[in-house]
Amino acid sequence: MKFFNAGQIYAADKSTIEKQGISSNELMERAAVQIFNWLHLRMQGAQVKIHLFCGIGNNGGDGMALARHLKEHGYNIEVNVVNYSDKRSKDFLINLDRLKDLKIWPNFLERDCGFAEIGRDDIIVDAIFGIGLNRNPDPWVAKLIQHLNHSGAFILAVDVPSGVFMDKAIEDTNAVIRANHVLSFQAPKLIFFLPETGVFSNQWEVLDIGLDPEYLAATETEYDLMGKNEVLPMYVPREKFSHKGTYGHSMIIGGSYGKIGAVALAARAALTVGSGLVTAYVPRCGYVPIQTLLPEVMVITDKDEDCIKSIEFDIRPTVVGLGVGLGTSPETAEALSGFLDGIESPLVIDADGLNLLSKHKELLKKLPPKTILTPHPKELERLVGSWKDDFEKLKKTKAFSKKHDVIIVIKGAHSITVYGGHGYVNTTGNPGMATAGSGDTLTGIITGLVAQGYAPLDATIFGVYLHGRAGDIALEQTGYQALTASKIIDAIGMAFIDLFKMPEVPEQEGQEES
Ligand SMILES: NC(=O)C1=CN([C@@H]2O[C@H](COP(=O)(O)OP(=O)(O)OC[C@H]3O[C@@H](n4cnc5c(N)ncnc54)[C@H](O)[C@@H]3O)[C@@H](O)[C@H]2O)[C@H](O)CC1
Ligand SMILES: [K+]
Repeated sequence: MKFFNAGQIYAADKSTIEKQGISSNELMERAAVQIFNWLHLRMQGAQVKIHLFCGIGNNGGDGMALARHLKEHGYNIEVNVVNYSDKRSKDFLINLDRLKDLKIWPNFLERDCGFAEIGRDDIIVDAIFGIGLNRNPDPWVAKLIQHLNHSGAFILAVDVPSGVFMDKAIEDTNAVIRANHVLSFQAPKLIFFLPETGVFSNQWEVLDIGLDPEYLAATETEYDLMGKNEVLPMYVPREKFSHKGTYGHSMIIGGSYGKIGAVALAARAALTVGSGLVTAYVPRCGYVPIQTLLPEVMVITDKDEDCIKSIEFDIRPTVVGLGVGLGTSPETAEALSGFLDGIESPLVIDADGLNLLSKHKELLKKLPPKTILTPHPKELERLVGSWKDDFEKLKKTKAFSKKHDVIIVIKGAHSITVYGGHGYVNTTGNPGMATAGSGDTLTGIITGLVAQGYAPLDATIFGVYLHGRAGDIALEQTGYQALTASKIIDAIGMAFIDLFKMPEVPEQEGQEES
């Protein structure tokens, strides 16, 4: 699914109005009817007090039109116009006027006015600002927003929570609605998925308002949301007449005294995701544990007992996953530098492998094209420098990706894979996955997919999805706290099977069981 920016949404509106021969007010009516239907289905006429807060632009216009439908169906409503500017939009005015026919007289809220009490059991509809917000709300509007946030009432936001910008960071977090639920038109917004802005949209849902499908299909976006439908075409089926050589040879290089488990996890994940062969390259202290833990995995050892000091072997792996549990000693850095001089295979780098790149930036020049880097936020900061907000983080990561021709996974609640100017936002995963070894597992998954012939970008996007999905499946048995990296690996098989499961169709009313 695509993430459209505000300019693209306005262009889609225009194209819809032209092609479908409707007025902008008719489009607003569609939006309002969709919200009304959503509410009506859930409330079934309940007389809970609904306080609508409407700005003076088109977001406010949606709120006004919604108020009309609610009133017509007998709901208990109160309409407030948040009069923050005298530049009222045409469609807002049309819908304000239409309220008069139903004898609805809104309260006009201005600077210095007081705000009425709102009960904890009431409902607030937030239609103050939509995607048109272009500067900080006035202090009195911020005060109103605080009043609404502190009321304890359920807040339903129209399109976006008022106060979030579509393309830049929030400056004053007190001037943003904390929405319990957001009903967003046509497509989700990127801001729902970024850590700093996502917290204002507890839950979100998309309402289809029938924007011009041709425009939406033809428009290129900077970001995409990667769900099952998007990753499924990347899946590479197993062939009948294949053998283990068909599915490549993954090599996991890493480990140091006390951190051999990281290699074991990555190697087992590579194997479980379908890599034909897996070899672990570890210091000597890793030989017995890996051989004992993983009979399917071959082991090559470094000359050193405790950490990797030279990376030399005489096999030709299809792909190398490097860095888990590796350590960052100068000797290991030297070994990495020598290894990169002769590298012939694609590369996935994680953990201390990334820290070594940050410490010795000259190594970045030696990376093969499309090397995959999987940093957590601290590792990313060491690589690309610090950022002041999520938008700058994305900008810096894109610039780094372009400069070094690398694929970067920004790990987080919604991991984002960045390649060049494009970002792919993941939909799977859960907070239980913030646990030791979860990252090592991801490294193994991506490495194992590259081994099987997935192109590096596909392997990364698909691997991030599969890792999260395996975590979600494992969660059903373990709960958040007891979810461990090993359980994620155990669920990889189910995550593959889940790719081909049809969504469950809800039983129709009156449908008989056969
Ligand atoms: N395709 C769709 O998704 C449709 C969405 N609709 C709704 O329209 C809004 C966007 O409406 P717009 O009038 O462009 O902007 P807003 O209502 O968000 O903003 C109001 C207005 O106020 C000005 N402004 C911006 N920031 C400030 C500020 N801090 N203080 C004062 N004034 C400010 C700005 O110039 C804006 O014009 C979208 O979110 C949907 O809710 C359509 O109804 C149907 C199609
Ligand atoms: K809003």
